Amino acid sequence: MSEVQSSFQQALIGNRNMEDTNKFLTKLKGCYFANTQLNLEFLENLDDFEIRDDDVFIITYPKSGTVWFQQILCLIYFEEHRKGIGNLETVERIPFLEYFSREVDFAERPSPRLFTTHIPYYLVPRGLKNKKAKVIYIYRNPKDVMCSYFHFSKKLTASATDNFVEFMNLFLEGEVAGSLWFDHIKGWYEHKNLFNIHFLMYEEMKKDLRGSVLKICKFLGKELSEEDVDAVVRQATFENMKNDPRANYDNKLKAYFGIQKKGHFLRKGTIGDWKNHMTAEQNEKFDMIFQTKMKDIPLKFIWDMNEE
Ligand SMILES: Nc1ncnc2c1ncn2[C@@H]1O[C@H](COP(=O)(O)OS(=O)(=O)O)[C@@H](OP(=O)(O)O)[C@H]1O
Repeated sequence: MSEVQSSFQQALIGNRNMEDTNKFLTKLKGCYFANTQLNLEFLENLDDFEIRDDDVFIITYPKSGTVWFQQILCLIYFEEHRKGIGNLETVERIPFLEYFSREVDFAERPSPRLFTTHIPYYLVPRGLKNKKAKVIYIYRNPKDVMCSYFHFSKKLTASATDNFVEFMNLFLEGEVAGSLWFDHIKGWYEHKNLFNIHFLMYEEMKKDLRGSVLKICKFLGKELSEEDVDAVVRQATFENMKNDPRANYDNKLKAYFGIQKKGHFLRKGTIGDWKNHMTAEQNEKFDMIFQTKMKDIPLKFIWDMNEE
């Protein structure tokens, strides 16, 4: 029997019936994936996927800055993207492993191959665990992740509730694509010694984009001129990306999420938007869970200091 189980979310039921809810998520080896454009067959056989020394993986929990980092990496790696010559979308240059990739032949792609994925550490190809390729893990204040996810689910997909309290419960139960935020980041952090991995915070990129780009270039062994670094930073700002059809995913949204849904991947792009959503009580509950779940993880979390 296949390890893949279709699942449904009890808590989502609300005004929808079970048949509707059950088509939005698929559970594979304990992790939920969104059904939209999911390349399930590839995902099921990912363990054997051959890794090259110069492969680079962007790994994120959803809504943590994935699309932003795709743009940054495209600007670093592809001169024509940086110079605005090519109009290939970032997701074509740095495809997702598990989404929108049914037509992509990864084995045929020239090196260095760049990938994007939301998968938990335990689903990665075996070959990645011997430090062959490079991994960049982007993380973000989970309260902002949750709020971003709430709007994304509500506006862009039909998969979740319109009610923030309900969504918070789903998020804290891991009943969303990507499963539990705490498990995702802990899994990657606790197994970091298996990988050639660099952890980077969304908030750090926001506060010092240029410094973050330089750090990433160093990790990747990419030497860019001052002028090229300027071009990367200029084109990776929120304002620029919103108007850049190569980077804003609007085409994908139209194609896959339907025109009746309103909204953009690039919604607000700020630090601390959770304060506009969460009550003091909800915040306290979240903090308690965070402290319990993350107590052994010495990752730097700067988001409570000097927020915008
Ligand atoms: N350039 C730039 N600067 C700052 N913030 C940015 C940028 N690009 C994307 N974003 C914000 O990232 C949030 C979307 O996260 P993801 O790209 O990880 O979403 S997804 O998982 O791929 O669906 C989403 O956050 P919210 O605005 O809080 O919803 C995007 O607006």
